[in-house]
Amino acid sequence: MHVIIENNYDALSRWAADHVIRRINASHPSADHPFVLGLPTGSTPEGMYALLVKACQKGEVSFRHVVTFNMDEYVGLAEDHPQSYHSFMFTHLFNHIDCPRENIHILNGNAPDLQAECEAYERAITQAGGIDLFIGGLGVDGHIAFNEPGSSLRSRTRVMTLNDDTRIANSRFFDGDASLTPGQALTVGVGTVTDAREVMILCNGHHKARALQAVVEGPVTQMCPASALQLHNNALIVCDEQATDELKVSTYRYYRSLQK
Ligand SMILES: N[C@@H]1[C@@H](O)[C@H](O)[C@@H](COP(=O)(O)O)O[C@@H]1O
Repeated sequence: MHVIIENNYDALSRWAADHVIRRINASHPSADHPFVLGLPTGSTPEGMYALLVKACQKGEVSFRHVVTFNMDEYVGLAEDHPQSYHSFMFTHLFNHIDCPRENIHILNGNAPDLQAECEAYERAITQAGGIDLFIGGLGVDGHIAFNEPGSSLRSRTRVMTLNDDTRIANSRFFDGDASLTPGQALTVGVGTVTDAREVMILCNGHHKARALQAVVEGPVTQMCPASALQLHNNALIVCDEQATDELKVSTYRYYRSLQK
């Protein structure tokens, strides 16, 4: 696992956006061989998305031959609800870039058969040739996508019941009321994420410091689903200084020295 420590949120967002642009451009995507990108929601990736929009508008990168798969979506929330992950993705990214609508995949949390929806999603990822770069955020409890602590590290796309930590954390988008926050979501599994050829997790702020410490220095355990990245051979965490507050000084210094 590689850890990139940037000074602040803006620098973290810049690093992440540049990395995505580098990867897309280096793969010379075409209609026959598109670049397959896994995408997160949450406040963490907003800065990166804003920079990707700018880069696309300046012609520095194109998403014409990029196929996307989003990580997760609430169950039972209308697609056009302002807090649905569909709305988030179109508002922050898809409305402003040249990615064709048919290349965009987001789980349907209103599907009549949720299980079938999840199985079809896994098949679609396989048919696309697997994911080249899966970008994710990190929950305060170490979750990745909506894989709560206790999720099998081999889990696949499925329905997940959200725990109190997550509902409380996400209640900031639902009038501060955890009871208004949807209790279930569809999510790619930990195994779906770690099957990607590369995984990049973004993490900022002091409130994520304990989760980051557990992911980087703790054991591989289902109680911290993102710790599964320790077993991935091409995993990258991009964080800011504040998120490193709980890392050992030696860990911090080691990763900082690698950046020099
Ligand atoms: N399902 C999402 C995750 O994919 C995201 O990583 C996490 C962190 O969100 P934020 O970036 O807002 O801290 O929140 C939600 O639970």
